[in-house]
Amino acid sequence: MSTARTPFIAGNWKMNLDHLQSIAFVQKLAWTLRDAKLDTKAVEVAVFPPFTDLRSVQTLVGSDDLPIAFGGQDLSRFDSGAYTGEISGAFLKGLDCRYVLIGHSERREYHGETDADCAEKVAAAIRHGLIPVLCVGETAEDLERHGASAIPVKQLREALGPVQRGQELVVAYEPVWAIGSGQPATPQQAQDVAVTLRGELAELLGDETGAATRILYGGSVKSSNIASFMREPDIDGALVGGASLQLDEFASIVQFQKHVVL
Ligand SMILES: O=C(CO)COP(=O)(O)O
Repeated sequence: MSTARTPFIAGNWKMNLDHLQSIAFVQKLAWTLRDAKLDTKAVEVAVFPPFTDLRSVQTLVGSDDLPIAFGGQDLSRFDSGAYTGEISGAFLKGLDCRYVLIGHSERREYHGETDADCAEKVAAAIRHGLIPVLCVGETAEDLERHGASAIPVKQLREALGPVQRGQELVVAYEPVWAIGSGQPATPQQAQDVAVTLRGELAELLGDETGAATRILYGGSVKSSNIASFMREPDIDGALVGGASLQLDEFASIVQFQKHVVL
């Protein structure tokens, strides 16, 4: 198994923390991780704040050279023009975003995003030099009807149509039933889906890209369960919602290596 994938711990803030709160949070996070002597080469940390926070986060991270990446929670499939309320990937790139979330289940549920929309957004992200973090996952009903992997695999296949082999991307497996429910998937369930998704990536984009792509687990991740997910060979990190808003909890998740009992 490839060990070249740098673990990636990302906080999806969803619609929480305004621009002032974002500055305080990111500053304190950086201090906490520095005091804990986090090896920033051994784990990549990222936050996904609301759009209105990004300029503040960029200024702070840039001026203090903090080892924290950031990205948008969504982007427009268009580049510019008469699309009221939309945010171009060009604007995100201009604010030094490295990543962008695409196809989060809340976008799919509340904004009717389809796999075809996700494919267009993946293409837009790549056009603007952003690394897509494609979110896939099944509902409880899907799980009962089709098992755990069928829907995530379909979502992956349909959204990755425009992607060329060698493209850097991140896939986040987030079972909808595990998001915000306090009921995470078991590490084995998450590993089973992750290995299936990796197989699909290898088929779609070649073995090398399949082996290099980081696959995250998301859904009720906490400091008390992160180590059990990170122990799985095909899970390379976590996309954290609620727990990413609590500084000590998120800092502890980032330091998952300290929890690992071998
Ligand atoms: O949706 C999520 C991250 O994108 C997961 O949310 P929770 O960690 O709150 O379950």
